[in-house]
Amino acid sequence: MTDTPFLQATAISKTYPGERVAGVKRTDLAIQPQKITAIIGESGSGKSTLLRLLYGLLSPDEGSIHFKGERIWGPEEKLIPGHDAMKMVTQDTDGLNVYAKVWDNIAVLMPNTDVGAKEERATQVLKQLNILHLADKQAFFLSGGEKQRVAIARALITRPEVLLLDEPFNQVDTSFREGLQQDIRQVVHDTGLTVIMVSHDPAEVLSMADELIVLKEGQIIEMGHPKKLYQNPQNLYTAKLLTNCNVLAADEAKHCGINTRAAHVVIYPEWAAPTGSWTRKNWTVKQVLFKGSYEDLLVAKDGITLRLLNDEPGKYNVGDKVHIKINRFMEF
Ligand SMILES: Nc1ncnc2c1ncn2[C@@H]1O[C@H](COP(=O)(O)OP(=O)(O)OP(=O)(O)O)[C@@H](O)[C@H]1O
Repeated sequence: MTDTPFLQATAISKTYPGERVAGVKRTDLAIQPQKITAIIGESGSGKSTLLRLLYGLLSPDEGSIHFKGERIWGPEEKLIPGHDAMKMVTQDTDGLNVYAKVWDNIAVLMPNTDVGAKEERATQVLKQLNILHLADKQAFFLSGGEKQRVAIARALITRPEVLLLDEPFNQVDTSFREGLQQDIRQVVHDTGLTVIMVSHDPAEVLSMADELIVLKEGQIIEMGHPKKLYQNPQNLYTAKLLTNCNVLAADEAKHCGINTRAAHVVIYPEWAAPTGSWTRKNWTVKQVLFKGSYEDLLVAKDGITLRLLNDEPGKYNVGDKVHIKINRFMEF
């Protein structure tokens, strides 16, 4: 056993030429091996910049990045940018040869020195990504989700230690997305791959990540297990990124029976429930959004609107008067 960190950034900063504001500012970070780390943050917070720095596609202006104790060199120092033990997949699948079959798109990346090993590995990766049945299909005829699976298979065929994913599921529709997320989790579990992914989608990072990094204005403001960050965020920013929560100013919170000295009160939709059986029904149902197994209810009182989760679809209609029971809130 050695104590050498797997992938570590120390006080890295990066400002793009001609820009006044840094893309990434004095950031320290240690990535855990064989886990999925997700980077989340609002648009422009530096997620892609951080990912590209970790891969060596960009050089930090200050600080350094080490992979298993060895310095990662950026494009100024290295002829072919990007670390050899890592592969990056973005939402852009332009690297595919659309005139070639799926099999050839993948196998072409293996050396021809041992044809048996090449076939075996290509088959294994196609199976891992659940696309073996597409092996003979021309890439041109694949759906967006299938193309993304091929792109990930291409990245994995040479057995990288780290897979970097920059919003790779953006073009993939929801039903395919979940399958692909599960398959990536399975690859991590089976092979010990380390994944670092950037995403805008709270549902995706909460279900996929072992570790979550929250970026704001180029700096990490919070990190930890997704469940911990969801249930007890230390920042209003994190809560707003992870859920479509109700944020009330202190004077608005009073109308919900909450007296606070904090600037804001946050109520997650699942922390408040309508009850129809109470006498003080002073909230009005303004909208009912059917979501299948539950409904989003918008209820209003005194000019305040709350979004609630109702797990008994059909129980409330627009115009109904309800009482609201708030079970939990957070102060920021
Ligand atoms: N090539 C570039 N040249 C100049 N500025 C850039 C460049 N790339 C990014 N930036 C700036 O750096 C900051 C961080 O950008 P970055 O793309 O890393 O953010 P992000 O969180 O990935 O955003 P998004 O979610 O919108 O993709 C932004 O202010 C952005 O405008």
